[in-house]
Amino acid sequence: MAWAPETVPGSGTAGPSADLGDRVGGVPGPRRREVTAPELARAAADAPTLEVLRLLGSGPRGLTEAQADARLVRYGENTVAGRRPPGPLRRFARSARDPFTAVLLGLGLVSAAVTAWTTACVIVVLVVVSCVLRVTGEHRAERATAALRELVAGTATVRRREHPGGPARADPAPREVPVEQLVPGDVIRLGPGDLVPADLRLLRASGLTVYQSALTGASAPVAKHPVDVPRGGPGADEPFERPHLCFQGGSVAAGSGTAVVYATGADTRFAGTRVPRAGGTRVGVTRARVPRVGVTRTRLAPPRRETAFDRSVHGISWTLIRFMLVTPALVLLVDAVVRGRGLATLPFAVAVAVGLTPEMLPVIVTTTLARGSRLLAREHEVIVKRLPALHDLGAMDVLCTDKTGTLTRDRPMVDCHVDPAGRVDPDVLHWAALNSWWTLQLADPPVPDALDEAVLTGYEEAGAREAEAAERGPDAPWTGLVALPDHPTVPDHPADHDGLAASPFDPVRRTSCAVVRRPGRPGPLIVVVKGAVDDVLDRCARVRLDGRDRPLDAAGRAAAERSAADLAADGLRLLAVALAERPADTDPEAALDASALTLIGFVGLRDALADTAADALAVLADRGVAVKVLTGDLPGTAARVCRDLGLHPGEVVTAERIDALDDAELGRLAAAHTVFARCTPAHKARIVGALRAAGHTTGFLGDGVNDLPALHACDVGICPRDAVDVTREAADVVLVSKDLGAIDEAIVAGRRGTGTIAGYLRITLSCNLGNVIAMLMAGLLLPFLPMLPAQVLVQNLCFDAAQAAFVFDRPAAATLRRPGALHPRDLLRFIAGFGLLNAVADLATFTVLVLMVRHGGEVDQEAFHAGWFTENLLTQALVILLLCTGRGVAVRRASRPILIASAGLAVIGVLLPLTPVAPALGMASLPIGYYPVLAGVLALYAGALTPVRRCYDRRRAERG
Ligand SMILES: Nc1ncnc2c1ncn2[C@@H]1O[C@H](COP(=O)(O)OP(=O)(O)OP(=O)(O)O)[C@@H](O)[C@H]1O
Repeated sequence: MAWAPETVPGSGTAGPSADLGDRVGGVPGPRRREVTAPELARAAADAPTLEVLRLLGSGPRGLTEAQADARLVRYGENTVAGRRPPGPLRRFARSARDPFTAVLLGLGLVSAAVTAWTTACVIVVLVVVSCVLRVTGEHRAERATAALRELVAGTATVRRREHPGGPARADPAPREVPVEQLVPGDVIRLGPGDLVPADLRLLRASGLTVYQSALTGASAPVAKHPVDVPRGGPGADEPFERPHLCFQGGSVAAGSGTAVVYATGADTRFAGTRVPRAGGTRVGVTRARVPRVGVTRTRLAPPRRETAFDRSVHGISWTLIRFMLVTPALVLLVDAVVRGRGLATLPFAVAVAVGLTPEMLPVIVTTTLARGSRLLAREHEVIVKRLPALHDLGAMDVLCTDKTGTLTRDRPMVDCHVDPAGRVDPDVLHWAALNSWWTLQLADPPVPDALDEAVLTGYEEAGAREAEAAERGPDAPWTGLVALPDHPTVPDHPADHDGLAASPFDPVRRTSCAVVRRPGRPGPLIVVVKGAVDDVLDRCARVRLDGRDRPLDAAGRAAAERSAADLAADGLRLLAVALAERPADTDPEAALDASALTLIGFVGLRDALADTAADALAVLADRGVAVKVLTGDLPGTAARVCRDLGLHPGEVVTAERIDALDDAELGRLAAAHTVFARCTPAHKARIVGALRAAGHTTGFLGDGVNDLPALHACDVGICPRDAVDVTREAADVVLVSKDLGAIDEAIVAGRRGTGTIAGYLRITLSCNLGNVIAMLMAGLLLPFLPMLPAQVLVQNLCFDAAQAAFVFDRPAAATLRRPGALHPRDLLRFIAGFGLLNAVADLATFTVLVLMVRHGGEVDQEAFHAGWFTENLLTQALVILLLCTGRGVAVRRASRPILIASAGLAVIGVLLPLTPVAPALGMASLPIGYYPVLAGVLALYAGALTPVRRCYDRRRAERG
């Protein structure tokens, strides 16, 4: 992108600056050289702030709407080209990169090399059909979630003026605009949990720390602050280390800031350094990625660890691929040794390998998951951003959740304010409000912190009550919340103090701090700290009781902790409040780290329970999902909230206990307990990781920036719609509706999908294995090939087409009751058992055929092939019917596609050898007497299949 006529710093030609807005307004500027994006990036890194703003034709109050509109037209949306959703051709090519497809294509090439054109053509048809079905499935799922995604799309808080003239005095009110509409020159505000939406030069910041792991790989957040004249400063060679620059791809860990956008879209450093890779779900051995809809944003998550889906489906896929590769060699070897045939058998060997391949697996997995996601989006407003996450939802047996904003509404209200001994003390609320006021004023976050807002509202309301009481008469008790004539030293509003510095709440330090000075006097600085009880107590050396300060010894601390625990037991969230004085000449920024504070008391806040939380927890228990609550609050608060929600808290585990355990011990402890309190973000992630390591498929439900590490550590991350941007970005599943019960719907959809995929794998692989065993045996015993390659492949094609019906199967209700993952070992046991049974049926038919289609001592090969073809398709139809759901399929409407598919297979199996196509495929019509015998074999097969299936189901249920 070339920038509009402006001068470049250091070019020595700084002429009069007509900013872009003036020209947009129609005033022609002098003709000057255009500033390119790299030059602008250099200027943003090295030039003084004013120079950068001038180059961008912007100012601290941002652009006008007209300027922004014009720039949007001129420079395009703030998106990275490579991240747009891929077109159908790209998708098609991507799905062809699936390992199964690759193996099939490899087998096709081998067939072409030995001029087995029919085999090669059938393989190509198989590949094309499978790719087309996958692409269609993905596309339909994306279309279904597109509208909902709009609802949860990211926005940025931007300052824009209506028109160039005004408002001249007042700051423009910040407003939310979709990140795609950001343009260079926009002034935006950042707060905790925001994604950095473009490349930015900081104008102001307060306690701002930014995660840059997507850019640098480093997981710790980096402190950022504005630097007025940055040239030659620290980290000058390494842009990501420059403190005054933030880059698209980062996210705000804590604090807040105001910044000017200097690069958007393809001009950002993220776009430049990133190899654009479009998303899409892959099934097979490679990592599955998210199909992304519309214009997408940066992917912030570090490479995700292997999830339950990866472990199951990828494990199975690799096993099968090994079989596929070994089979042709085995067939060739056996044939060469026993029959003395050479490479002439290669097409047959290839066909057998293809016959073993569940080439529809990627299609069935993608289509099943896509269909489940589509229905979830449409009927329950749940967005599944990563299709495999649907499987993981079904497999989830533990759901960890934070408390505030998920189980509770995150609309706290002040309930009480007490001194360290638990007696009502208005001073505590006054100082807490002072802290909240100045942290909000000086840090200026785009969205005010809920607790700070609650403290200020509580303070205002208490003040109003006091004023009312004072008006009623002089005898009304004065509690210090408002200034009265006889108490002139107490200011009636926090704004009456002078705010000097503030650090907003940080979820790791769990405190916020404001440094103020009493109004009108050059007196000492007052440091006001509020935060989590333990973290504040750790910084206290004194305690104020009855207006007197005394040292905080162990007994004093224990007494204060008891007061706090009593309040917490009532379900209150607590803020401890502490003060310190520092000499007047102290640097206010340095005073923010003050220790040796004086504890003055606690503010208790009540947060109502989320309407649907209790019901959702009860349903999860019914579904066999253990719920664990991981919170930063006190044990008492957490336990009370759990009890109110009908969840038995048991013994609450605290962060201190967690710290003393290794991962294995933590895994055992976490499995046995329900509530974990005083957790930092790192504790939450450790608990989730330990549960996964202990073999649990673990979900995490959270909404805040402090939940991010846990969301990255879990198998499936879930967040509500109003979660902060970065959490929404990291989550796999977004609950758009306010109803937590939607989690249950998502779990059911996941289990249904997993049941469908498992059913497909069981049936297909046991049929395939049975066929391969029978063909190998027949190959040994017969002087000719038991089936011609083309017959194997046509039969395969028919079976594949029938398998598409599996997507519509509704697994038995029992499948939905417990968590269900695809367990490779379980699956292999099934396949081995039923595969052998299938092989026995095939071999019985083989014997019958050899006896029935003999002419003068010679077996009629064409009739033999036709007989086996018919039997194969009929047994497959039977297996689909009997094994698909294991119970009365005929009576269930939802299984109609299965009925149709089975009937179709049977009809083709019986009729194809009788059609004119049969001779071309090397088949001849069968003696009429064959059919009743075949019916007998099939009846015996069905008779054996049903009890074996029942026995298998019973054993499985016993194993749990
Ligand atoms: N704005 C704030 N200022 C000062 N202290 C705060 C603020 N917000 C929270 N705290 C303190 O930090 C503690 C932990 O809060 P935090 O928000 O980190 O917990 P959390 O893990 O998000 O809670 P939950 O898991 O229930 O959602 C709170 O109990 C409170 O004491």
